Amino acid sequence: MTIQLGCIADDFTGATDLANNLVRSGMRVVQTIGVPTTPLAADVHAVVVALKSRTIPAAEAIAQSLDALKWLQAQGAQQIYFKYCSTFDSTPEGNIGPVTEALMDALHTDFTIATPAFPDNGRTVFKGYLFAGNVLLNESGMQNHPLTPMTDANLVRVMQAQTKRKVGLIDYKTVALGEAAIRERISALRAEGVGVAVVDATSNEDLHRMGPALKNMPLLTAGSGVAIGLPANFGLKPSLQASQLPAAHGLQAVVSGSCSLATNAQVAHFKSTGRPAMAINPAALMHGQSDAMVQQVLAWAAPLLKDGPVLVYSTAEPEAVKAVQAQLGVAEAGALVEHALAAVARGLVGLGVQQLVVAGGETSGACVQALGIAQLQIGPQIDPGVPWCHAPGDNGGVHITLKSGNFGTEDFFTKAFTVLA
Ligand SMILES: Nc1ncnc2c1ncn2[C@@H]1O[C@H](COP(=O)(O)OP(=O)(O)O)[C@@H](O)[C@H]1O
Ligand SMILES: O=C(O)[C@@H](O)C(=O)COP(=O)(O)O
Repeated sequence: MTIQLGCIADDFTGATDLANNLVRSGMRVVQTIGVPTTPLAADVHAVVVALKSRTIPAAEAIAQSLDALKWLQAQGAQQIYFKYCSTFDSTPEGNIGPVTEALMDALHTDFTIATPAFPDNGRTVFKGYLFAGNVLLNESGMQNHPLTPMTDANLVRVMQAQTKRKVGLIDYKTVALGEAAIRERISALRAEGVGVAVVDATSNEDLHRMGPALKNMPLLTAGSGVAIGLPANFGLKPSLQASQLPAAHGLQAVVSGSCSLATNAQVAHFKSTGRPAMAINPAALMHGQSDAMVQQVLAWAAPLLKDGPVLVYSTAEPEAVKAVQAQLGVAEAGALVEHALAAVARGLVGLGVQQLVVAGGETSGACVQALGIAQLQIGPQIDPGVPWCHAPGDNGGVHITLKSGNFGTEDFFTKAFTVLA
């Protein structure tokens, strides 16, 4: 079986976000966790390979992305889509720039676009500047991200710092004129030696105008927004009919390791409903105490689960995160918390949880890996960018949703379960 679109996502929440937009735009999609070792068995238009490569060393991110590319090419992918965060999450070393360059080299292409625009979630790009809601990226809370603090909203500048290729801009005036003008601008930029063009988009209409101009471009790099304009290039029509997931069974839980503004509000909202919630303090995980802490959390949760969802969270305000990082180091703090939350997720599933909400991209990566999930079927959308998914397994498998840090309404942690009911 051959696919049309081959996608490489740099984290797991981002992968479900992209798969969700492709499904809603008319594609049959499967999401794999990591690079599969066997050929694709499903009859789908697109595959999203989910990597956990956003914050690892650039050389490793490149190696994993090239592996994914090779597998996608072997499945016949006609176009490659490198999906990163709508807030352009990256470390000073990358990995967006280095992975883009490596994919361009491997695909023998001298030009690609870069745009994290996702208007349905308030991410817009104007004159090359990224806005999250009504404010610039660096005023949105993303300047305090535990792993990828974003302190500059100018994407041409951010991308240029990560790549040797020349970075240019296709601005809103050109995008407003549509396909012919965008193609003309691409030719002009190519002639100037530009290899990567940031593209403005402030609305879904912009993304739909962009779509036809991207037909046959070997590599696209973007958030999930660009996806809505692509299926038409393959003769497919939008369908808001999400794929039907099997009926949900089992107990319900939420595991949250995101420290974003939105997740902090979602944790506060869940607690305000009076439902059971337990905080994990990273300091309590140090000196080999993690296993004991996980056991304590599971013993707390076990008798409560029959009465409805419980929440286990490390979510904290920026000052608390900074204090922990000062004590442990940034990467170590992240890894320690991810490891503990992943063990909690595995333990909760062992206690009978079959409807699981996970908040945070890195956190989701750790939890999905700990649960041994290899493939996800994409189901109904809970909020823009966040679908329910299903992983097959014993007793009907697990329904799981991977919530990007900044996505979802304040009541997401309770609302999500009503979508499955
Ligand atoms: N209280 C905390 N102190 C320090 N780091 C934390 C804390 N809680 C979570 N983290 C770490 O912060 C990172 C959050 O990233 P992620 O899960 O991707 O969330 P988001 O989707 O908001 O980016 C993870 O590595 C997580 O382990
Ligand atoms: O594009 C997006 O914003 C998301 O799909 C995404 O990648 C979010 O990452 P996290 O905030 O780390 O969950």
